[in-house]
Amino acid sequence: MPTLTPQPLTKAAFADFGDVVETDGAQPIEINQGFARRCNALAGIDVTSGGTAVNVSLFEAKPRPLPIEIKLMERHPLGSQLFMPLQDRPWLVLVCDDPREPASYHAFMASGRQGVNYARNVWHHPLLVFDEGERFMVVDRVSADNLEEVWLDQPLFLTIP
Ligand SMILES: NC(=O)N[C@@H](O)C(=O)O
Ligand code: NI
Repeated sequence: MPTLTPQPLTKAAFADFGDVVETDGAQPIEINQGFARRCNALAGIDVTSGGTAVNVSLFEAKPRPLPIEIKLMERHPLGSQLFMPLQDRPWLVLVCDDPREPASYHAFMASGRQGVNYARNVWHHPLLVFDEGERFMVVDRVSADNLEEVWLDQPLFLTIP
């Protein structure tokens, strides 16, 4: 049974697939007369080619049955897709270079303070969470023709350490 084991999510390990959206390593600037701080430019949003609009949405996800079977990978050829958790709970990120090449997969354990921004055309698994009702802010592209899927002949399995 081909299995994948998640590694901790880091900017360096995820660099080929997009951005890790986190404040670690960011330089906050003081705003609002000192009553807030902001960290800028945490992700490169690439969704407006062809003149379409940015789509800001909220996802509410539920966990998959264990062991997590990976039967499908997808990508969005027209734009990036950003997921930011709205609760401080770990979640899973799975990307690959080629869905049909198990050796090309990379599984990551993201903390509840880490989001990811999948770069345009990066193969990834749809949102994977551990608990019922987990909510995410999602920034992607308003367009119907922005999904490519590959269904695997043999499933892979994500093992949770
Ligand atoms: N279907 C949808 O909007 N979400 C997927 O693209 C995903 O990556 O979760
Ligand atoms: Ni997606």
